[in-house]
Amino acid sequence: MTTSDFILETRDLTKVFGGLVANSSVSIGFKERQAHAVIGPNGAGKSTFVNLLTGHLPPSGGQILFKGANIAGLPAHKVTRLGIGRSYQKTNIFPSFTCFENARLAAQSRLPTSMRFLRPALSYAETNRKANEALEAAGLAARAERVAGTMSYGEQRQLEIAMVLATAPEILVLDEPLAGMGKEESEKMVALLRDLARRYTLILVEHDMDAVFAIAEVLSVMVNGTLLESGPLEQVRASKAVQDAYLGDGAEAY
Ligand SMILES: Nc1ncnc2c1ncn2[C@@H]1O[C@H](COP(=O)(O)OP(=O)(O)OP(=O)(O)O)[C@@H](O)[C@H]1O
Repeated sequence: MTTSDFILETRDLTKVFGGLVANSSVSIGFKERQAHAVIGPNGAGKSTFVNLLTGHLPPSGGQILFKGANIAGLPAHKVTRLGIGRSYQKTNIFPSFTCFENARLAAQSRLPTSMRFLRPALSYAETNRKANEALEAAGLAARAERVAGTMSYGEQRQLEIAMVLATAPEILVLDEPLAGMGKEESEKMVALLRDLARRYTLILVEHDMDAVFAIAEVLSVMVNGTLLESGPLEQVRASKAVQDAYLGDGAEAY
């Protein structure tokens, strides 16, 4: 497989915290408009990997190629503007603002500086449009004027997805989007993510294996900071190494 097959690719990506190697030479390719889940037990290095991909941590070594250009070490706000949006493990909304205001703030964060200050009228209309589109895509159009903090937990997590969408990303990096959700909320989020996977490149870190198998086409398995296996769902599921190291005694263990 050549580089051009991937919209995003890591090569020998490494992160060391003091004496601890949290990511060790991790090389994973992400294809355009494919849902790709990164799984592994607690402490495997998944969040570190996400933080490296999105510029929230500088790597200790290796490359991150976005459309062939190395973006390793770029700060998070620049990575966002390139079109790599992320959500967080914990809800990251402004609870006293409405859904629309939350989405509009997110949309503004992606505007180039010249748009923000030189053409306020245009940027205002543009950010409003993006905010409304994002709420619609995240299934929250009817909630636009609701104060975010008064919504259910599941809807707040949907809003967080809307806020990522409002930044007009090509790639969505979602860190445990189902964390803390009940069954019904999870089912709704899975349906939303399956829908988004048709239009975006989705990189998903998630512990809920039923959700992972329902959403992802490709799986990468991390254990102890290293990449154990990466490939189509069924291939990884059938892998002896993965079964022994991770899925072995039933994925529900994680
Ligand atoms: N900022 C940090 N400073 C020091 N060590 C860290 C830091 N962030 C993560 N680590 C360590 O790196 C290792 C990988 O952690 P990471 O959070 O990336 O794993 P994870 O797979 O996301 O785990 P979980 O599923 O529990 O979220 C762990 O041993 C963790 O303690």
